[in-house]
Amino acid sequence: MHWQKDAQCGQARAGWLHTRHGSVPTPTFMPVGTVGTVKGITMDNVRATGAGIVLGNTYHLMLRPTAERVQRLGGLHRMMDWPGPILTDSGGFQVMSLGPLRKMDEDGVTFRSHIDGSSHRLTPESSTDIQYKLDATITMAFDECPALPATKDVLEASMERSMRWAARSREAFIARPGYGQFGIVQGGTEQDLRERSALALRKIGFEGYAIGGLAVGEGQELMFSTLDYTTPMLPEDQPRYLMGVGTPDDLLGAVMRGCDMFDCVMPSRAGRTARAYTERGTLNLRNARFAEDTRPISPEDDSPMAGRYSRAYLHHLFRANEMLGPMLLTLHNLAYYQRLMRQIRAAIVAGTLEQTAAELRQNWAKGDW
Ligand SMILES: CCOC(=O)Nc1nc2cc3nc(NC)[nH]c3cc2c(=O)[nH]1
Repeated sequence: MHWQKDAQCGQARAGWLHTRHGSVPTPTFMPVGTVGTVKGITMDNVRATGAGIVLGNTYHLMLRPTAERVQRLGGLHRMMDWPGPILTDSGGFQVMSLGPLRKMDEDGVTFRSHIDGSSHRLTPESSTDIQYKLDATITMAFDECPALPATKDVLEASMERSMRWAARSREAFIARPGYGQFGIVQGGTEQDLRERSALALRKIGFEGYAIGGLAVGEGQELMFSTLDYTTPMLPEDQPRYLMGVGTPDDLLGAVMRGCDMFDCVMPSRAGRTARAYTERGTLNLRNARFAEDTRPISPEDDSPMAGRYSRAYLHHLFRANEMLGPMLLTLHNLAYYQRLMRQIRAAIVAGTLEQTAAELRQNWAKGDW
C-alpha cells in the first residue's frame, strides 16, 4: 500500500491511503471492530457513516473464533462483510492490559485467555502470522506498550525490546501489493528514547509508522508535547497512525501535529452508554431534561438516521434499556467523528485549519444548543 500527500497546512497533512481493499482519504478515523464487528451496527451502516477503514483485534480474534477459522471462512473481509481496508492490531496492547494473566520474556508473551483460561502465546512471528491469516490490509508490528508512569530505565528497556520485536515482525511479514505493515514508535514521553525508536524503525523500513505508548493516562498536554517532537522524526511521505486516540479535541490537536490515522473506542463505547458526541460537546441522553426534547441530537447530523429520531426518543430507548438505543447512538457518534475528519481535511486543503480549529473549539465549549 502507499500514501500520497495532497495538501499540507502547517504540520497537518491531507492525503490518500491506497490499498488492496480500496483507497481512503486521510486524516482518517478508524471505527474499532474488535471481534469482527463494530458493536451493534452492520458494516453497511459503518460505511454509511463515511468510514473507510476499520480496526480488528488480533488478541480477541485469535481466541475466538481463532485465526484458522477466520481463514477457513475466507478471511475477515468476507466473514464480516467489509470489503474495505482493515488494520489489525498485533495483540500487544490487549495482552499487556491483561496484567497478572500474562508472562512476558524476550521471545514473546504467554497469557491466559479471558474467555476460558486456556494458555496462549504471542510472539512477533505468531502475531504477524495471525494477521496474515486474518488477511489484514495493514498489519501492525508486535510491540510492548509500557504502562505509565514508568521510570526512564523501564521505558528504555521496553522500547529496545519493542525494536527487536519490530525487526522480527518485519522479517515474518509477507509483502504483497496493496498490503502493508506499520512499525510502532515507543519510548514513553522521553524525547531521546522516541528518537532512537523512530530511527530504529526507519532503518528496518515499514509502509507506515504508528505512534504507540500514548493515550495511556499521560494527559493531553504531555501527549501533544510528545507528538511535537515525534512526528517530525518520521518520514514525510508515509502515514502516521496515533493509536487509541481520542476525543474530538485530541483528534484535532493530533492532526495539527502531523498525524494521519486514528482509532478509538470512545464514539462506539459512548454510543452504548447514552453519551452523544455533537458539534457542541457531549450529551448524556439518559438525563431527564431530554424526556420531551423533540430536536435531533445534533443540528448538523448527516448520519443515516439524520432527522429521523428525536432526543426524546433516544432518551426513552435508553431508559427502557432497548437494543435500538445503543445501535442508533453508535451510528450517530461514528457519523459525527467522520464528519469532523471531513471538516478538518477540507480545512487543510483550503489552508484554513487554524481558523477552523478555533471555530470547532468554540462550538465544543458552547454546550447544548
Ligand atoms: C493498533 C495496533 O496496536 C498494537 O498492536 N500495539 C499497540 N496498541 C496500542 C493501543 C493503544 N490504545 C491506547 N489508548 C486507548 N494507547 C495505545 C497504545 C498502543 C501501543 O503502544 N501499541
